[in-house]
Amino acid sequence: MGGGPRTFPGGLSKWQHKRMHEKLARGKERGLLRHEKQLYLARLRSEIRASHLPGAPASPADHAGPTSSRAHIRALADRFLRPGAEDLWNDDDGPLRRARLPPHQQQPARSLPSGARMVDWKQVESGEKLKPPRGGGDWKDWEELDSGEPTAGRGAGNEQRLPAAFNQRRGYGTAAPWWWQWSPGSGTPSQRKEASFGFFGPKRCYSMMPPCSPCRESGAVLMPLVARQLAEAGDGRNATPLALFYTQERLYSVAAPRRFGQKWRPDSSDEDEEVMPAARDLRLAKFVASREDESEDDEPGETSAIRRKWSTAALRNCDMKRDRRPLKSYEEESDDDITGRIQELREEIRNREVLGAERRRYESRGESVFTNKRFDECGISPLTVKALTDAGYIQTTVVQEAALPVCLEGKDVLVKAKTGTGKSVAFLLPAIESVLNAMKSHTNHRVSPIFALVLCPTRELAVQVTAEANVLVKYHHGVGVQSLIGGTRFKLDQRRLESDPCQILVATPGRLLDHIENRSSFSVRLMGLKLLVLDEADHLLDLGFRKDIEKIADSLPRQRQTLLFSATVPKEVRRVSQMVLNKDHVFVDTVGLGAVETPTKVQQQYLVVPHELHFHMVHRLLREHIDQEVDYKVIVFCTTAMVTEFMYIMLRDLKLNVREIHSRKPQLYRTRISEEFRDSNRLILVTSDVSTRGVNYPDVTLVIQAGVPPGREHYIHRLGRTGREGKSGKGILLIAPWEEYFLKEIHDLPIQKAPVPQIDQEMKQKVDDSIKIVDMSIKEAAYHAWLGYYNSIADISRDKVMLADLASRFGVSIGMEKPPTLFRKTAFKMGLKGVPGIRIRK
Ligand SMILES: Nc1ncnc2c1ncn2[C@@H]1O[C@H](COP(=O)(O)OP(=O)(O)OP(=O)(O)O)[C@@H](O)[C@H]1O
Repeated sequence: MGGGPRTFPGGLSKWQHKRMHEKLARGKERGLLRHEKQLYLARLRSEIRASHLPGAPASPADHAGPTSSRAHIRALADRFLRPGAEDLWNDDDGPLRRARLPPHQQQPARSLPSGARMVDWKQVESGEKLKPPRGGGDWKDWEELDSGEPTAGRGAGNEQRLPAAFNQRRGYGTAAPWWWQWSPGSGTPSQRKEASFGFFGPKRCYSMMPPCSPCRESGAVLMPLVARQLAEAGDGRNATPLALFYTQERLYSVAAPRRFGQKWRPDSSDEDEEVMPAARDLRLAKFVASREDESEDDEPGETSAIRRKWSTAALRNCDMKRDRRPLKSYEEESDDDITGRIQELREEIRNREVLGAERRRYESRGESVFTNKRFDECGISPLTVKALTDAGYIQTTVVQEAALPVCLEGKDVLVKAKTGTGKSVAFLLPAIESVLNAMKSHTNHRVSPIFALVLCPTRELAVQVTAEANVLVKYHHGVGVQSLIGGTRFKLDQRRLESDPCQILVATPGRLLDHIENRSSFSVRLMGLKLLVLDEADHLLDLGFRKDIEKIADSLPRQRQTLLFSATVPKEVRRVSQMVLNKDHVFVDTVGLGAVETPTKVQQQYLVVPHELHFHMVHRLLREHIDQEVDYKVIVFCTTAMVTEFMYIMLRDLKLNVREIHSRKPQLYRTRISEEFRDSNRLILVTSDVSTRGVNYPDVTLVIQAGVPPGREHYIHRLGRTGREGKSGKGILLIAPWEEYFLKEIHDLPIQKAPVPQIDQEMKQKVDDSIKIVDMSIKEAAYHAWLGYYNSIADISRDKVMLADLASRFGVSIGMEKPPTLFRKTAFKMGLKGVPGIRIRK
């Protein structure tokens, strides 16, 4: 594929060279991890020593602050001990062994953190050697424990027993770690004390968060509608996780966090599922964590020996590892209470009817994205309101009305709202408010901390959000907004960050990580962070970005507010959103129950055309649209960057006013074209997935998607480039007969089959001629990219012979008599070696 030299320094082949670099990168990462583990242990030791010094602080609160050693230990512990962190461990850490718990601790009378046991403080204070636990138990396996002085309850005659850990081999005693009482949330001291065996790791610490009731959380702002109906439906206990709120003309739901002791089910993105937890469990059982897991969450100190593993690795008794959570399959779900389930399903149907009636009433009002609420009624700074007014923003949109109150309260929020409804302003306003609040208390810094961080999946989106934020902070002197995106010079970024004010940073994950990993002064600035926003959150939490986001989240203070925004929130994303959101987060859904996720004023059609005619058909559709719309503005989405390039050259040759943006173009070019397209009419933009999400080009009249998108979410976001701010628009999906399988994924959207327009012979000939002039190297690259794209789609790649045949036909359609060759290794990696129709490079 692609260009580039075939041999590399040292006579290495491309693949050897690549492997060598991968190996080096792995080695570097291992080194970093080793270093961090050592640091963790060292920190732990010094903390223990410090706690034994005279005049040691009496309570953990004395060490508060994001850069304190305790915060550091906590962060490190989080990183290494979190469920799923097994990936961070390597062979050097020693074999994993399942803990053999001493029998007397298998059911502790009082909840203890794992690895801890009751210690008699008198025994510890007298310096007496600790005896192995009564009832047996193996010290070797059970490297335990000892002591530190409890911050509360120590003193003469006090018999209180505290959880402790002792490292026999090293001969020092630790324990009752200072954060045994530490709580990131609020709660009464007694609650904390009871529930806070926060022994390394957020899970336990979070589990002591105080209960919060939906009514108390949000009821003051909005009027609960369904909560009452559900309560009437009979099961008050199950009815709490969701309240549907109805204000004046708007209908949206706010899923309040679970009540205490009631586990939030991350897999439930559907509103209906929130309404009927039991029914939801029935349908989505495969995502629900095991029962042991639940009990562990709800009973913070209980040892769940079944899944916990210990190792003899460097962290000794601290390096607790966990198995991956076994996922329950649908079949495993117990069916012993069929009658109860039927009853619950009946209730669900009844509730749906009620909600359906509300929805019809709401929709009958006609869909406007704007509400009657003005920004000056939202409790934001008057200077921000002034800037909003200058920009022409007077009334809030639906998502702004719904999300602002909750975000301004300081809660973690997950927001779902349709494309083009003003989500950027909805998260930028809370960001600005939190910066203003933070600046009041941070006046003496030479370089101000970064108080708000907005993460965007693409560079274009980051640039756009930065521009929007700059408009909003216009009157806040001293508040600076900067962007950090790939494709620019690292050193320049660094200089700009140091010289210009930057309290709000808008970044793409890759470049941000570069700065975090390479500039310690930058990481220090992030330690003051108050608010983190993930725009297009579902995409950022997707597999491609997840590791980066995890690393970024690890380097941010835990005491922060996190906001997630997207037009699509698949179930899987709700599950992994826990990675960054706290447990008591609020889910604001302005799309509504059972409503379509696409803008209602966008007409959606699909055309089924043989693949050979796709380029001709795109040309035909564009010509037709240009004839109909004087001020046309069209986006054509292609499957890959190289196919985009091919399409662009062909359309340009056909004398259409066309521009291209894709990942193969330099960043400056991308930014320039993006700005040009934003400000112009009578222009066609041919683009790949880099423009799928978030980018706001006003007044786009038509979106054509040529070829099947990678998934439902992509379809919705691409379509969302038209019909913004409640305007009308049109979307056409162009697929080949063998791509019709995709229609199943969007069957609930209002998309209709359109009759296939005729392509006359003269027009066909013109297109064929334009195809001929495209350079052969671009055609070859387009063929390779096409093959790679469809090979990554499971529905198509299953039948490799068919895929190779389709690829050959695609090759013919772009003017290649014979398909180009593939490198042997590439073919092997793609599973195409030996497949008829695939030619291998000799
Ligand atoms: N309150 C408002 N009044 C008028 N215009 C607004 C208001 N809020 C946002 N807009 C405008 O609406 C348009 C769409 O906003 P934005 O790009 O934030 O949408 P979005 O919901 O983030 O879309 P996407 O899901 O595609 O990212 C922008 O042009 C923005 O300037």
